[in-house]
Amino acid sequence: MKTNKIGFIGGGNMASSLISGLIASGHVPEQIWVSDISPDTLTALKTQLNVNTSVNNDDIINAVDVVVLAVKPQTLSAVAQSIAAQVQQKKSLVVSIAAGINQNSLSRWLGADTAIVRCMPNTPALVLTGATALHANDKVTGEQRDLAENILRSVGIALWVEDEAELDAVTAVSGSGPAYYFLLMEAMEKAALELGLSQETARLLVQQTALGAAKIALESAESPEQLRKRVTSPGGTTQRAIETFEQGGFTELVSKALHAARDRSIEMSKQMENS
Ligand SMILES: NC(=O)C1=CN([C@@H]2O[C@H](COP(=O)(O)OP(=O)(O)OC[C@H]3O[C@@H](n4cnc5c(N)ncnc54)[C@H](O)[C@@H]3O)[C@@H](O)[C@H]2O)C=CC1
Ligand SMILES: O=C(O)[C@@H]1CCC=N1
Repeated sequence: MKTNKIGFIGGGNMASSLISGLIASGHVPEQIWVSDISPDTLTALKTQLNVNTSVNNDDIINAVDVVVLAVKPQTLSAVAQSIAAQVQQKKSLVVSIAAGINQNSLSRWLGADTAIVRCMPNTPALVLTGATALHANDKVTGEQRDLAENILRSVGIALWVEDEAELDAVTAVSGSGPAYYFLLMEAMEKAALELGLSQETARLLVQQTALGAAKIALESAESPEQLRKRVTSPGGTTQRAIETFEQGGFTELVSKALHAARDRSIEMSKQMENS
């Protein structure tokens, strides 16, 4: 059983993924607190996960060892400034999961002495296969680093980056990344229907193929390129499909998309820093 008291401000998609993962990995619901402005969201979390809930953010800070900020980036400035006095008084560790909100802005809103870990998780935390990168400011102690890492590691892998700027790239790769795979799954499912498969068959084949490809990539010592070549018989069906992808500019398009996501993360950080 894990005993750190963890509070979430904002109980939406990402918080509920993290909380479900924490509970599945042995955190007891009694040690988890969530606040949200939506009573319906809190009722659903209470009913489904049996965690403590409150509409009052200050209640959460009083109750816990670590406060996870899980509201939308656009809402974070107001929320952070409204809890700053309490966080400073309690000397709470604050973990922000917001995309595109940098340490400068967080420190400005929460107080220059506040220990802040900024991180970028992803929604597969829900099924304990999350990927998170973390960055600590210089107020975070070794013990607090371990605490933040333990929370995120209980729902998947957790890596530290020393250069905060890397979090913009992490956001583009693994933060947003699940959506890219879902987009490919959507497109493959649609094409499978066009090719005459039933909805049920198409979905199952696409899901199992994604799982199989991810598992083999993780378990094999070979690179994705080598694994791709193993599927691609010369002159066969895969080669025809891969050539079609490449003729359509697939690799360049993926690069362009990830650069756009990275640039958006930087743009959001700058907008918030100047606000
Ligand atoms: N969805 C994702 O895949 C990922 C999201 N993130 C970050 O996680 C954060 C949350 O994103 P989502 O969970 O997707 O958003 P969401 O909209 O599902 O959840 C945000 C929650 O905050 C609540 N809220 C709004 N104002 C509040 C306030 N003043 N006090 C307390 N609660 C308040 C809302 O009612 C909502 O339930 C964002 O900052 C996002 O950048 C990070 C990694 C991945
Ligand atoms: O789309 C977003 O801005 C957030 C951050 C990473 C995933 N979702």
